[in-house]
Amino acid sequence: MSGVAGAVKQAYTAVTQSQKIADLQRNTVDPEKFAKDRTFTTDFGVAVSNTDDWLKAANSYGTGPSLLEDHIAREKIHRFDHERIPERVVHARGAAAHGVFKVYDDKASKYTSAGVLTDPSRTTPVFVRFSTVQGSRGSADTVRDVRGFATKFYTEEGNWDIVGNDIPIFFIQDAIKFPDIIHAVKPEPKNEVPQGQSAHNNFWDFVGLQPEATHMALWVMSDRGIPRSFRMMQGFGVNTYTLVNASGERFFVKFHWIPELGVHSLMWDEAMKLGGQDPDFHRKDLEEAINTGAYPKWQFGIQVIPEADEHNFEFDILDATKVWPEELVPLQVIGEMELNRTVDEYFPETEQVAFCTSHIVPGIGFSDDPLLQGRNFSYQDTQITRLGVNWEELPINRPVCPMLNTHRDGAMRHRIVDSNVNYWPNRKEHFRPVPVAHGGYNEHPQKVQGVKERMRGKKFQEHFNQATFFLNSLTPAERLHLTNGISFELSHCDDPVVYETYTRLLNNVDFDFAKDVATIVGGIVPKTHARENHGKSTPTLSQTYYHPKVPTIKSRRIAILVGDGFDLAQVQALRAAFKAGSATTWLIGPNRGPVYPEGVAQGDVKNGVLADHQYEGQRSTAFDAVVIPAGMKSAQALARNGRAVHWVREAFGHCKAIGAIGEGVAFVREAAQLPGVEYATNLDSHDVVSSYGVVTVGKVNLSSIAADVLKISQSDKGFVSSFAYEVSQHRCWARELDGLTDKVAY
Ligand code: HEM
Repeated sequence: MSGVAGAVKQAYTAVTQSQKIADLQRNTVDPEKFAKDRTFTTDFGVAVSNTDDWLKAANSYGTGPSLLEDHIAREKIHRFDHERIPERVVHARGAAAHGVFKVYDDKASKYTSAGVLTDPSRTTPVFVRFSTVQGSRGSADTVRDVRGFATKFYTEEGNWDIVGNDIPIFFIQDAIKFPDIIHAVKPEPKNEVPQGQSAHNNFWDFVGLQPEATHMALWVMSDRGIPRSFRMMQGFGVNTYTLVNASGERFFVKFHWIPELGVHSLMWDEAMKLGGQDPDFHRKDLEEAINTGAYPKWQFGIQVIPEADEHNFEFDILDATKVWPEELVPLQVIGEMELNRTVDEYFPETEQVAFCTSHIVPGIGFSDDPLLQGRNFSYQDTQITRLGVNWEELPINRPVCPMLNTHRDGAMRHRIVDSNVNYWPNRKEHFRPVPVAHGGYNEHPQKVQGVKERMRGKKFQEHFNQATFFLNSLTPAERLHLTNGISFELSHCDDPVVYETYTRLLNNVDFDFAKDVATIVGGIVPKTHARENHGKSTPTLSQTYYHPKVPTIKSRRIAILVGDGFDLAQVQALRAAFKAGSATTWLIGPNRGPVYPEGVAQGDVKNGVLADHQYEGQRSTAFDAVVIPAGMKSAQALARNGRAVHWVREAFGHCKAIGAIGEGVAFVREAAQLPGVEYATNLDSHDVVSSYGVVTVGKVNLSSIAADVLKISQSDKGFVSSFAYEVSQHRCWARELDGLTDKVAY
């Protein structure tokens, strides 16, 4: 077979990896393998000879009217005209990846009969989409917002979706308020301002008048609202679901994802700058990590409450504005997920994926959580506007298990069912409902009684206890960030009614906190307590609780800042050492091109080293840490360059680890002038000085560098080990708490 027909036959590439990837390959075209001649065709398969020039009635000058009869041009333009579909009404901007999920053992069979949660021999394919909520598809990644964390498990019993967020609670208790909170947070209707953020009158107006949103508003204004990476976020199912075991016993459950790398955030100044410097920061980070083999990983945990204990808590366990404190309901870690494959094409996978809270499998069920009940309607409904009624048939959405029923027709139906019956019962017994004993979904029998009325439960009326609990649980640095985050946003509200109302409301959370915020934003500074702070706290709500037990620099981006005349042997040793710790290194020089080490003449391109980026093109914001190696000329060149000096000051302001060796130390000390820092001063000494996350040394022993990285620790005195330890800590908050970052211009 040859030509176009042959090419079509060869269009489907080999099946690889998980069952879902194999399933997607059925629709994947790899042009490399498509055909020897890679024939360009129309949508209906006819070879095209010219895709550049519209058919014209040409005169002797080669111009003339374009002819409508050109079916090839018409098809090209007409397909282009219809490329856009509606973006998601919320969570429009996102990035996604494929991966796998496994449970460690069958421990959860006490609670559920779901194979995906109890069968350790299974590897379940997953597709995860991370997103921001407020902004449009084209908005920036690093804005302050909730992050979506939606997981589709392609299980043997059908698709199960956990459509969660990076924050364990939500703004509202009842789904009927969802259009209000989203209208309030989205750009204002008059001028469509602002994009990608909640710093405006309407959002703060709404949350000031809707006290149930207080707890969530604090979470979003905390570091949780500006994650360093999707890979460094917790994930939560948020709503209360149920599990049912093989004996028919029912439990309430909350789902958790805990990231292997810990929970880390950007600093607000950094997030804002990245919004302009690299609006795709998070999606590129996800791709880079997977492409370099640093596969993002999360543990999966459940909190479980037996059905009989539903009413034994001071809060209502069906209220999505409340956490279940782990001291009361311990978290049980039962499995893990790894993301190991980027998408092949954004639109058919990331854009067309459609999650639904109503996608559950036997052994998992819903609760009467009034937010969840509304969500179960909303997702299915909205996919029809976005993707059409046959959206479940799209390759990324279809299950990997057999799927068969009497649903028919509708726009864009792909399936052809070879059966003359499309109803049940039918004489051929096609499409038989399956008894529960054989795997049919079982609606757990639940006694229901009550009065039909619009109401909220009594415990749903209490809104501040857990907001105070959250505030009390933050470390001093986290609390400072929260105060600054909320103050930034209220400062963007220019209607005094809005920021006065909100600062008054904050007095219900904590008197001192309300005073701090009100003073900064010009709100109502309270004189007396509205409520006493109950003083309760928990370590589990602070991000620091999730620091990896063994310090790691895996996937951290380390910049090596150089000018001409740097010490090449040292840079090579550092790069090898950081690579051994699974970090990536980036040489930042005056230009992206050759930079000349000590002893190599300017212009000796052959012996120059290619810099990955230049000072101006990639700022410190894109990296986790920076090292300045030895080399007299390099240090002098850096000191003369304002952008290079700013690089280090900015890294200091953002509390990042800074390392310097030999003459590099002099550059940091004299040019960057970091306040309050102590340095190694003796160029001939191997003694490492670690001060406020700035690690300096006069001399390093090259041969020890590689071994050094593998023992990242505070007690080890090697330069690489000490520096890697500071990187592993994510940031040096002491710098900020001791007021040093306030003293440096960045
Ligand atoms: C617990 C609170 C909620 C959480 C955790 C949550 C989470 C999410 C996530 C992660 C997405 C993005 C899914 C994706 O990546 O494609 C999403 C989209 C969406 N959510 Fe929610 N949501 C919540 C509440 C609600 C409520 C109460 C409603 C409506 C009553 C709602 C309606 C929607 C809609 C319409 C979309 C767009 C779906 C699409 O077009 O694919 N959400 N939500």
